[in-house]
Amino acid sequence: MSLYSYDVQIKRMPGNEDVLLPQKMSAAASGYDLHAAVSEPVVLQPGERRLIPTGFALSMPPELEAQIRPRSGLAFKHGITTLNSPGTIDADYRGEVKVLLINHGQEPFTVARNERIAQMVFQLVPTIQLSEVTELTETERGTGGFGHTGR
Ligand SMILES: O=c1ccn([C@H]2C[C@H](O)[C@@H](COP(=O)(O)OP(=O)(O)OP(=O)(O)O)O2)c(=O)[nH]1
Ligand SMILES: [Mg+2]
Repeated sequence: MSLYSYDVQIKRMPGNEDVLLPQKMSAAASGYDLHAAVSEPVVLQPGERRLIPTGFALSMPPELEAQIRPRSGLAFKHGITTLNSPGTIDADYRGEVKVLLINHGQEPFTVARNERIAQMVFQLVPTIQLSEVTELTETERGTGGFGHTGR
């Protein structure tokens, strides 16, 4: 049991009573698998991207966000991933959660209704006071980046 516990509400979009709600596939899985709410099978051609509905919307406290991440099995076996990975679900978004899938594989890939297409991980979002300054604190790294420590 985690130290943190939050109530999150989920609402089905109309006409999706048969679509499985997000589901953890093992007791301590970090992600809830998301099911496709497509009305009929959708074929993703190689290189094609599609916004796939999930059939639900969320309400969560502002301390949270949800990230939409690929399923590694689909990526490994079929080259199917989420293009905007990780997708960001803002705490104040009340629209249908959607998954932006892209087929990076060589073969057409068919998404059927209720197929598990991605996973959703809830994350804590800290409260930040972003303030403009003219000088930043000094560090050993300084402005070095993008591989300056070597390969
Ligand atoms: O994979 C995703 C990514 C986003 N969204 C929804 C929820 C999110 O809160 C909203 C906006 O997403 P984001 O901020 O990534 O997109 P944007 O291009 O900045 O759109 P906006 O101007 O609406 O913020 O779209 C999804 O359903 N799935
Ligand atoms: Mg945005």
